[in-house]
Amino acid sequence: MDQNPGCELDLGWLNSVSVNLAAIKNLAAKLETKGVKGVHRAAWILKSITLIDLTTLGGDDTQSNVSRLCFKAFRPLAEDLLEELGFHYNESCPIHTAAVCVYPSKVKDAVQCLKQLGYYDKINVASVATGFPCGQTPLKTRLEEIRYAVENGAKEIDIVINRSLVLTGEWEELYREIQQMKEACGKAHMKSILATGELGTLNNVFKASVVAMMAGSDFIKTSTGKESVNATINFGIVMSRAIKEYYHKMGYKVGLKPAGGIRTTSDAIKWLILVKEVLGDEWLTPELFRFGASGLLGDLECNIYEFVTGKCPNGYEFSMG
Ligand SMILES: O=C[C@H](O)COP(=O)(O)O
Repeated sequence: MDQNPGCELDLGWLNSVSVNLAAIKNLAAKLETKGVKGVHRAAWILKSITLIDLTTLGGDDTQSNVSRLCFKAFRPLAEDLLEELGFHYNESCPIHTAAVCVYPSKVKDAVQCLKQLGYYDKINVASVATGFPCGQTPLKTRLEEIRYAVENGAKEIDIVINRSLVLTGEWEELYREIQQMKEACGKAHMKSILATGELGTLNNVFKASVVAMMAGSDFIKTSTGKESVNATINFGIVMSRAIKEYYHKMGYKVGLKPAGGIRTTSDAIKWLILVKEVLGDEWLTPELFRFGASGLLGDLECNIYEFVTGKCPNGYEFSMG
């Protein structure tokens, strides 16, 4: 995968930003009325699985639950269900998640497990970093954390931005911090978590998106999953429009990662429709779109079970999701 080269900070662009709330609400309402059914829905569910960064970010994470997460990423559906859909688990099977996402201290465990499964090259290890979730540690420490995760084998780094710089309008400082984080990532792809629920206004969400992209982010990500407001469709529309503008101005496609509170198949499908409508089908690949989710896979699997058998699964059947 190539990397976003970034560009110089363009304050003129930032100063011209004015998000039209009525238009955002209109589009969000329109997207609500769209849906997919039957075999198309099943196909979108399978697609959703391949777009997940399967996440565990708990204070109680252990080597064994990280291994369990990796195994679930490697074999996300029960074998008999997958076979009913015409797929078989073998080396060329495309049905696995895009990445697993863990804390820096758990990167080694995830790398070791995926290597044992022979999937370290197919399922990326992503690590949150930079004082996740709040980003309130000195910059030096935040940069060291990135380097630690990369040295341990992370191929993707989910940094958190310094929200206070957004709230005080210190865009140059924000740009400089993110640029240094990008440098610390080296060859690893950088996803910048904006923590949209803490940015105050949609104008700030748009501006923070643009600054993060100008500083070289390969993805922009809505939330940590720890804020009280996480991935909403309104934030998704604003960020997608920023990505589209950046593409038109700079010729580079930055990815989008909604994360936080995405739990159901209908949540996932809503996001896929949004991306298809605002950014286009070309964004619906793991290179340009991810779901950051700890609890979505179980519901996707239940929905596939229902599609295949015509029955609702018992609550205990997919406990590993
Ligand atoms: O980056 C991923 C988020 O932490 C996941 O949030 P979630 O646990 O609400 O799915």
